[in-house]
Amino acid sequence: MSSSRKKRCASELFLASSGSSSSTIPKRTRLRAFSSSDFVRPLPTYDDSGDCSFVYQFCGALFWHGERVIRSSIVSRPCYTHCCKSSTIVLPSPLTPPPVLRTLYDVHAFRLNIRAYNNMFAMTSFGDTENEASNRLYAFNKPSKPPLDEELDSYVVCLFNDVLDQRYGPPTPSTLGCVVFGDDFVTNKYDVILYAHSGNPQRISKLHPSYMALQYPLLFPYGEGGWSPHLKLVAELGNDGRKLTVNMYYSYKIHARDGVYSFILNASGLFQGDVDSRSIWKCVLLPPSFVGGPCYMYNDYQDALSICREYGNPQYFITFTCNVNWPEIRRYMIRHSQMDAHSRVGIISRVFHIKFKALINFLKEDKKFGAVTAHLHTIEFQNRGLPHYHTLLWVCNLDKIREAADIDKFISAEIPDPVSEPLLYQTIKTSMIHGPCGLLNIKCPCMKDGKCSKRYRKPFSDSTVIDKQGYAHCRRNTLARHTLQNAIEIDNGYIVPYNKHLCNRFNAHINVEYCGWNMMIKYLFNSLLLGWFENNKWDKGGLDLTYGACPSKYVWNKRVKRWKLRERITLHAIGQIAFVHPSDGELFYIRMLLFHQKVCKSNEDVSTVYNRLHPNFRSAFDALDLIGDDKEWLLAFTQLVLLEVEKVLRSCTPSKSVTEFNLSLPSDHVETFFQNRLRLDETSYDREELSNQHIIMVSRLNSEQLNIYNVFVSAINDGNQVMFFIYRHGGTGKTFLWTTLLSYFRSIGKIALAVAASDHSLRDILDCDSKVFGGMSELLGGDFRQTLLVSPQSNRWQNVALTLPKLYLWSCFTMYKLKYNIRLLNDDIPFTLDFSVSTFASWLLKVGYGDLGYPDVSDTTDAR
Ligand SMILES: Nc1ncnc2c1ncn2[C@@H]1O[C@H](COP(=O)(O)OP(=O)(O)OP(=O)(O)O)[C@@H](O)[C@H]1O
Repeated sequence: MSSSRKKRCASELFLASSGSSSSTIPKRTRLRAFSSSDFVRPLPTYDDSGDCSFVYQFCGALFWHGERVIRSSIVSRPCYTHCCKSSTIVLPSPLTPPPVLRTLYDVHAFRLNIRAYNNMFAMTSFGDTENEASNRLYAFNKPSKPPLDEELDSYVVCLFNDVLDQRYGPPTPSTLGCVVFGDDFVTNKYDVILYAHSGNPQRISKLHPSYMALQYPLLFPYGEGGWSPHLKLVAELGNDGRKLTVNMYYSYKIHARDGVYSFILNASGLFQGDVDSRSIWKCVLLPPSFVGGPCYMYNDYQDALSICREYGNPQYFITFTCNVNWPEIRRYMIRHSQMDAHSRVGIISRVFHIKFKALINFLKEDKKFGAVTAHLHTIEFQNRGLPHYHTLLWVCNLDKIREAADIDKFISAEIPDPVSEPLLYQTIKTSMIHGPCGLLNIKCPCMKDGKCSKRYRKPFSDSTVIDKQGYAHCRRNTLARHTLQNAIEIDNGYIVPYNKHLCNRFNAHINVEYCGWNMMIKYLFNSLLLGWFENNKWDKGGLDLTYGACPSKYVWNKRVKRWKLRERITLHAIGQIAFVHPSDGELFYIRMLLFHQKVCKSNEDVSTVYNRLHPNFRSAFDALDLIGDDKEWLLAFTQLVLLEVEKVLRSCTPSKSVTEFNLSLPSDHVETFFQNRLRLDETSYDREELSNQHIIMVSRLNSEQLNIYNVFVSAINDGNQVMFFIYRHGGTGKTFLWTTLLSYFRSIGKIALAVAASDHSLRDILDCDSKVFGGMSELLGGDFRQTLLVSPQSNRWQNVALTLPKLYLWSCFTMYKLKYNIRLLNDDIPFTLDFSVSTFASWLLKVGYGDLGYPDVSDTTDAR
């Protein structure tokens, strides 16, 4: 994942620092009851993020401490990068505002209608030049707008010519008093045509630095140049330097700086541009790096699925909405003489981002819902509205909710007591009351077809319950503790579920819902599954189907809650049972069993395997051999222990047996199971087959081979250690002789190995240092011409010293020689070739003996 993707990714997999992953804790020990002391902790106080008063050392931008880049900051010098990218962006300071305009910016009515005023003076148009004047005046002819101030007629707009290198000079006549419009706007070929006093229309780039000044004369009263594609980061000037992007340019501009008056930041509604998505007709494929685009969301969706695969279903769904009345925002507005927080969406977003990070940290560190193992979030902006964030929260198994009553420890849906919890009461009163809607306010936005789409007002309940669909319904008593200004009594039916600690800490709308998927699945099963059991009681046709396959023949009728026979049976209908993570225990096992068990009329039938009713679904699942576990090993260990005990008991006087203690003796198989595996392999040959093979091979041995065979076999049978070396060139039947001997010894149950092992290894393995090869008999063979060792960087004599006859063991071996090349006697070779074959064989031997060729005179060591 690239760093930019990391930064912008709204999803995050967080592993708890405690490292207590669910897979490491035995399931049984994970359950714990929530004690009241876990939650009756004093409510945390409001988390104030301070003021936007930190001055960035390079560009003077003001920022909040919570916005600092933690990795690059030190306490005395917090670092912040969103403004000038560590001084790599250097732009000229805004010019001193024209006094008349500056005064107007302080007038509330002007700021309220600033978009209309801007349109009046904008030098751009969408092409309706015929009605240009009336179109512009239209905004002020509405009754809601103030009439045009007569005095404004005397105001003169002066444009200064823009120069690309950011210097400002006096205007030239050709750039003044022009109307810019795209005459081809209805197509997506968007052109900007410039009509100058002095000449013909001229097409200019949409990226022309003057374009913004012409479009927004009230923001750029001097006609200052805006962003230009020629701008570069200061540290990277030159042809290859990195460009200063539009995003970087405006990020720099929208930061407040002490002593600098910025029209952009004070332009209220004009600062918030409108993008009508319907006007963007061009099909644009947004890359995954585009935050909020379909590819981006798909990536996040995949992330979410990965987290579910690892951690199971999430436990909480939290919605956190920005509160424009946060003290940080209010103080900022006062300090910067701003009236309406909604006109400073940048500030709202920045404060929200600080709060959002604080909330995540609070969830992780304070563990209000338990140890957080993972969370996934998205941040959304309502249409021109406040930012809000949705998160799915996973907590470790130990802290998961086990029953409906546990939910009360985390989620409330009642108005708090204003006396004992005054702060919380204030927050709930201002942020957590839904509507009111219904009969109290039928125009409430949530009302659809005369009903609240969010199903408020919620019914009262003495205790928290989980309904059949798996939704949690929080406890709501009948008390009404709050009265709205218009004398409407608000009772607990309108309270959005919340967590006391979060609301008190962040003073915002924080809706906390328990996902309750485990329970939901349980109820989901109940409704459909019980229907299936019922169906099997009276319809024998479904007995041969598993629950997973029943949709091929039946269809679930939601209204009557029964399975009904399909009118047309289809083999293509596939049953789907909600996914259950293996960590969900019994739910997982019943789900799996439902794909295997047939003839089920009850839960007991599901857990009956081979006519045995199992105490739980896991046990039944196990009995069906659907699970891979360590049971074979456990059984083997148990039996081995019994075997050892049996040995000890038998050696006692009087001899005893485990059977006398009501224990059954392990089978023979267990004993062999723990024997040396190699040994077991070497004694498991098919002796009969080997014996037959041996008889045939012995009968074919020639006299030389037979002689060696007899001497070797009798020496071994006499218990002597023998060491033979069978020497001769290839084709003389050495391998044939080995095979004959191996088949003989293996057929009589002895172990004979064809191995490469050194003297030292065998002495070690057999723990017999006094005898060569640890006392084992050896039968070696080969042809020295075939097995010549060559040591790199060594001379001829050094190589000769490495040969077998020079080794210290050589004297221990008795040498036998085979004379006849049996390969040449092969019947497949036509007799016409007999001569050339034997000539070739003797020529090869001469090569081997060195009887052919001449010594290399240039090599002093190659002397014969
Ligand atoms: N007594 C025998 N009866 C029939 N065929 C034999 C006999 N001895 C050897 N052969 C055959 O002769 C051929 C060569 O024998 P083998 O491979 O045993 O010789 P080798 O000395 O091991 O040769 P190399 O050193 O090249 O491996 C093989 O096809 C083998 O089956």
